Amino acid sequence: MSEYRPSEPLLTVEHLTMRFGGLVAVNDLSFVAGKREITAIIGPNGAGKTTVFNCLTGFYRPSVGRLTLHRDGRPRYLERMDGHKIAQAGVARTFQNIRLFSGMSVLENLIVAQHVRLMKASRWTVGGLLGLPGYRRAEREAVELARFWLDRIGLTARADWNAGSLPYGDQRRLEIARAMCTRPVLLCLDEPAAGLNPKESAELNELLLSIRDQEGIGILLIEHDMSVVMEISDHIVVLDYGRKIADGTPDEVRRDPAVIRAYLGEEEDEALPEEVAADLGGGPAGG
Ligand SMILES: Nc1ncnc2c1ncn2[C@@H]1O[C@H](COP(=O)(O)OP(=O)(O)OP(=O)(O)O)[C@@H](O)[C@H]1O
Repeated sequence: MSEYRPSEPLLTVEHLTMRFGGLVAVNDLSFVAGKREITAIIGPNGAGKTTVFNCLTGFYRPSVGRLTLHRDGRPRYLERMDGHKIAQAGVARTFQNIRLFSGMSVLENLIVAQHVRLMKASRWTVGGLLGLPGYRRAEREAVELARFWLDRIGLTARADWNAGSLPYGDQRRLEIARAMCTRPVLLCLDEPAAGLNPKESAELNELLLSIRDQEGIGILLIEHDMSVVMEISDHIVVLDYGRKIADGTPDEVRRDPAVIRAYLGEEEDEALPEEVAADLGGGPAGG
């Protein structure tokens, strides 16, 4: 199997294995995700995609493997850190199910995301909160960053709305903005297009491409919507039963017989779901 090598590595996953009792959810997975690239992790249900995210973000401690974030010319070994340290190292994530503070305003959601930076500026004292000039500056910067992201996601006019009352597509974009307010170098998105209509899905694609191009960070994407994956990914890693079965560009992956088999099953006459067929090119000779 050929392996994709980005020009500027941001995350190196080596021999990642996660066992739950007798079940091996992720089995000896290695790949490299690049800076300024969108790397998609795809695969059928239960392939192990979310488990990879959970290992990367400290929800699970991997049974085996090394997860290296390359930042400022220095390796950071994520498998040794807890979730808090991983977030500080620059990894942010969103979840399959939206997890906004629904009773808080849109703007407040973006400011709360920056609480660690704010508390640092207060030097963790109430005196700091009340008086230190450094804290006031940090507070101003937090509001500025929140306003910047509100504008990027087109929600400035709804800054005072309760997050829970926003339309679904806006909530999805707000989650991404909230993750960006933590100033990550690696943004992990778990099915960001789930439940979106075609217009919202196109807006999401634009937002993710603009984050890649303008913020210069790396994006790791789990997504079932193949139109999103094939349109915006620079690099795709395909899992099946916890193992990597393909690792390449969208063009390489859509023609890969092992990928087509994983989606199609072994039965030749089994129907490929329409959207998958369209995006995988309809079969080994398609494209
Ligand atoms: N905490 C856990 N305890 C036991 N088994 C788990 C746990 N988390 C995941 N699994 C199992 O690991 C396997 C991989 O699950 P995972 O959620 O990572 O797959 P996925 O590719 O993200 O699936 P989907 O596309 O349906 O979200 C599944 O068999 C799942 O049941």
